[in-house]
Amino acid sequence: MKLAILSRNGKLYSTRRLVEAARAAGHTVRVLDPLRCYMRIGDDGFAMRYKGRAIDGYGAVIPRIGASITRYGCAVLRQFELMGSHTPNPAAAIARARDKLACHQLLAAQGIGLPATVFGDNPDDTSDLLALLGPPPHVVKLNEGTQGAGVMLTEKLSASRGVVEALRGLYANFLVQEFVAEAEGADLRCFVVGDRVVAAMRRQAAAGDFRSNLHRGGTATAVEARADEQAVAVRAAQAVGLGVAGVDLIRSRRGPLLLEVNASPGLEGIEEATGIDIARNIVEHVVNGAESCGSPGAPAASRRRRRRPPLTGI
Ligand SMILES: Nc1ncnc2c1ncn2[C@@H]1O[C@H](COP(=O)(O)OP(=O)(O)OP(=O)(O)O)[C@@H](O)[C@H]1O
Ligand SMILES: [Mg+2]
Ligand SMILES: [Mg+2]
Repeated sequence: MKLAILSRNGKLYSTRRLVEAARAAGHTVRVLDPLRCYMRIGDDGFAMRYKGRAIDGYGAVIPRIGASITRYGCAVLRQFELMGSHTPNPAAAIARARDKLACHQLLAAQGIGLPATVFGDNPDDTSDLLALLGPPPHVVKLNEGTQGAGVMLTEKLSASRGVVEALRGLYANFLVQEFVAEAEGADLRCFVVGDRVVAAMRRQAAAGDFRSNLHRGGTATAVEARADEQAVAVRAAQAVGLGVAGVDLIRSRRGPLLLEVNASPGLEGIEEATGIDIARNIVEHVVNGAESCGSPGAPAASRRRRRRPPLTGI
């Protein structure tokens, strides 16, 4: 099958691993920089081009769209979808995952456990908003932060109020959460592919930090996620609409609590920690998905069963 990996940089570990896994399975694969894909859309049809040449016939697309290019990257991915390519992570699901608040609203409504979370707009409501959350410590998060940047611990109410005021002054979107102290600076990254957790690692924050992100100096150890944790991770990824997701959970006295669902989870830390070939799992999942929906580039028999993607939502 002809596969595309949407990634800004073919040298990145995750991109390289996906290319290797696709080639090892006998597929043709190309890394396309989403910012070099451009398109013509009209009621007479679509055309997408890359560096002057037509983009055509990709059976599946594996998106690796960074947070800084979510909007354009998702527009390109949506176009692939409309042209019939299969993707494990549709553009709408990636956009949803990038909005922590939207995800929390959606997942809480499905009964998935998460740290109590508040958000509000007007400064006149701040005291009551924080009272709704309960006493500090609190965790204040930028709505669209990644790699632990923009996640702050406030130990006193005056600090929570000060940080909230400062973020409002910067027109930043944020949310405030209860601090789950018993996690002791650890979280659990569950790597979901399809309907299972293919690998999991426990990340422990560096001394003096509460954020366990590897980019913030955290360390990773391979673990087997418990059955209840695996079930929450898979349900969360499916609720957001992602076939490939890095689901972060925190272990609390009241069970696993969901921190976030990442749409482009890195492979390096978790493949290193667990020794599991996650790239191969992803490629297999994507190719199976493309074959069962009969996208272009899939075998002819399955192409006959092709379901046309809806033309609404451009
Ligand atoms: N409510 C909380 N209570 C305790 N610790 C927390 C809480 N929220 C976040 N943390 C810690 O901070 C880390 C970063 O938080 P979160 O995953 O929400 O942010 P992020 O910047 O999106 O990270 P990522 O790089 O995984 O996308 C978590 O992995 C966890 O260790
Ligand atoms: Mg994140
Ligand atoms: Mg996280």
